[in-house]
Amino acid sequence: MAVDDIRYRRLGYVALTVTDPARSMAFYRDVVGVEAWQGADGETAFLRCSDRHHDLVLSKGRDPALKRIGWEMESARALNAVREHMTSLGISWHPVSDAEAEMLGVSEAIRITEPTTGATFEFYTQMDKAPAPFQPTHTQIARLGHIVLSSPAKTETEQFLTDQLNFRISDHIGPVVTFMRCFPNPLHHSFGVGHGDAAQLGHINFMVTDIDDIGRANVRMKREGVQIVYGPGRHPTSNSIFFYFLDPDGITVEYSFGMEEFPEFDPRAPRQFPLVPESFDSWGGVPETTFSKVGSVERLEPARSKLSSG
Ligand SMILES: CC(C)c1ccc(C(=O)O)c(O)c1O
Ligand SMILES: [Fe+2]
Repeated sequence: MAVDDIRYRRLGYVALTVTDPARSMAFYRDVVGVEAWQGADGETAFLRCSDRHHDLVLSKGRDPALKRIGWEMESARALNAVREHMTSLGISWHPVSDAEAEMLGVSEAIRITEPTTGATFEFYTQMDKAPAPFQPTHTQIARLGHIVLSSPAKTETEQFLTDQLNFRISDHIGPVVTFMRCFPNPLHHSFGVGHGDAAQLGHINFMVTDIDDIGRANVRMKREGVQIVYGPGRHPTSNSIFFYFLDPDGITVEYSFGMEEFPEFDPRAPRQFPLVPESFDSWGGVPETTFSKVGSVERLEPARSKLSSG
């Protein structure tokens, strides 16, 4: 099998560490507009904005952090291609235990440490369906859209994701940010990588289906005393209208409306945008200093990083 056999269905889910799961659960439910419930272990909170088991998982920790990123693969063959390719590179992978996979509602899951950021990437073939369709409340959230990390070795992160994990580059802004899609998922980006002194969480994104969701969020966040850190504005890269705010731990969350989609065959070439504020916001806005400042990248325990034969 080759790298081309590593094919994705979508960004599956993001697991975050938060300092007060009950507070975050209430925030994501009431202010962001996702469904939230507590896991059977009484410690994990699950959030969903789709018809799948979950889109976000929150666990308690001392500091806010990115715990892992889950990627839903197109098939068992695609998952096998990850396993085989990582093994050929000498990169450790390990299966998620049956008990944890059951708790997460995923089948055939494996994890690696992405070598350039230390972030945990999980790959799985399927996630259980939720017992009922997602019922949006005040905001028509369509899906978990993307995650952006900063990397101290941005070029290497880009290379690892494209050359070894079959992501495709959609656009760059100067040398500082690159947007990538998990091929052949059509969304302009499911993953972004920015240049940083250390690996860090930049933001998580929810895609909304109505421009009014952005306008209403602007009013709601102000009313609720939520810190707005960028926007509303328009990203010329994906052509989306954006709005960023902070969750109770200071993690940056984005709503965006609209996004370019790519065909699998004959996509346009990646573009290089100049490093000017208008490449981030064509309406001329600039972010607050608190934008993308919170969220370390949690590493898997050392004991879990042994090469596994599956
Ligand atoms: C300001 C950040 C890094 C950014 C820039 C552009 C897009 C986009 O094109 O959609 C984003 O989603 C971003 O988060
Ligand atoms: Fe974004």
